Amino acid sequence: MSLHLYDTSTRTVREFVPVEPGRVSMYLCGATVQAPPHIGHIRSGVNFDVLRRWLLRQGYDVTFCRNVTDLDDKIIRVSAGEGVPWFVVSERNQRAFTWAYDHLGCLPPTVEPRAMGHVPEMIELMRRLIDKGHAYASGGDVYFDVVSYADRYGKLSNQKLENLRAADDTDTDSLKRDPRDFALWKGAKPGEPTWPTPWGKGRPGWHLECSAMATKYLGGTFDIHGGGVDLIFPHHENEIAQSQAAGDGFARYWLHNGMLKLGGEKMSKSLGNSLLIPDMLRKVRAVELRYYLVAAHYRSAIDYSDEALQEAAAGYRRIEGFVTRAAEVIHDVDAAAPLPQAFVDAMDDDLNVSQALAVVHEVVREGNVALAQGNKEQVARLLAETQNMLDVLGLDPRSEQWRTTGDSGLRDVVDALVAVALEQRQAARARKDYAAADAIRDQLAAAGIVVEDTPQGPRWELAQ
Ligand SMILES: Nc1ncnc2c1ncn2[C@@H]1O[C@H](COP(=O)(O)OP(=O)(O)OP(=O)(O)O)[C@@H](O)[C@H]1O
Ligand SMILES: [Zn+2]
Repeated sequence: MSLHLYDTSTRTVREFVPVEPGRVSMYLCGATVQAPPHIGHIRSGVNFDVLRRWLLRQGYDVTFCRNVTDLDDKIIRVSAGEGVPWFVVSERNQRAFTWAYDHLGCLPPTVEPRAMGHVPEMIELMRRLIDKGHAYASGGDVYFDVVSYADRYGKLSNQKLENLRAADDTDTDSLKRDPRDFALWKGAKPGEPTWPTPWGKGRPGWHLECSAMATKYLGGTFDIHGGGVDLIFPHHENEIAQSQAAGDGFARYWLHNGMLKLGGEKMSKSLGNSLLIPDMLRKVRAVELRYYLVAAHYRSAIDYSDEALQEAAAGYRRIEGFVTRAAEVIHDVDAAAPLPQAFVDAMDDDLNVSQALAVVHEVVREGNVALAQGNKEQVARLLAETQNMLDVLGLDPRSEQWRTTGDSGLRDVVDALVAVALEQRQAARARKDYAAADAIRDQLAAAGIVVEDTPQGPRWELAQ
């Protein structure tokens, strides 16, 4: 089987065939930066990162564009509340997003365009739509004429035009020919930042931004467009309408991640139920949070719970424990070793990561047996398989990411401290003060550190 992906626009799992052999172009609706990210945003980021890594593993040259919406109503509200310019708010929060994506092991995008740097491209797109009779200027706003595109509007979200309600994206509905028309451009309002256009000063509508940026960096027709399911309507429906009505092919596969919820409700900056990344990193390590966020199928909803997070962290530590122990006996890991077929099949089946992780755990189980039996050849093979599978998921504990970031930096510090404690234990034993030696071991255990004596000397790991 080759890679198959669930395409929202056809509502089927279909074979992935890129426009150009050997190359994949991907666009992901990124952050609207009115606030720092919660784990729902990062769930979206890490799941598309897994897709990207899977494509890279298959030898594709991947161009990945993830945008930033650096101005919208919410950012204007925050900037007015704080009495600072809009760009102070968006800059600050964009940095928080970048920090979080980086910290969770997302490969940096090929390009990360900001909407407000692309007004000329948006003007150009509006010009094409007006020329083709799919858009019109009215009282300083510019609207998309939904009726002019009636036979195709609603295809992505599987809705009929006659059942659609008014688009509530402006407070000037009287300027629209039809209440369902949506704003491409919003005329200037007092106190708001504006850019000049042939139809007057103003600022862009959100949907227009993504169409303009996606086609600028990926071309008129590109492979994959992603985002959360919350964006299918109206955002993605409107992106398709604008781009296809202007004559572009636009995205060929539409992928949507499920929502991360809290108590059954979408986690959302606007609802104020955000679990922010720095707070989460006080509960678990970044790699463990990533494991938690990728472990469920990307299309399923996750209802957050501390228990599930801790369970995921323990699951990851089981894998990490094997990799650490095996790496003590195997020093050269074959990065080109083939992946287990069951893992490949799971990933090709619409990125079934939960199934793929079941394969990882199975290989780790075999690996632990091989370690116990001292079967070095087997350990070498199983360690290579494990690390290569983890690499696809961005979870290899020995990768640059997890060796050099805070986690393993901390590991080095703990290493040194544990070494001091163990020397003292050794000294206590030497003077036959077994009570003192046991007390040191108990103190380490109370701190969550389990010490094991091995032929290579004492080794520690975090208790599971
Ligand atoms: N709770 C969530 N779970 C999963 N993905 C999410 C969640 N919230 C947002 N996303 C996705 O994260 C990306 C960035 O979202 P964006 O900044 O536009 O947030 P938003 O939808 O405005 O969120 P909020 O409601 O928190 O303001 C989008 O692809 C969006 O679909
Ligand atoms: Zn978008």
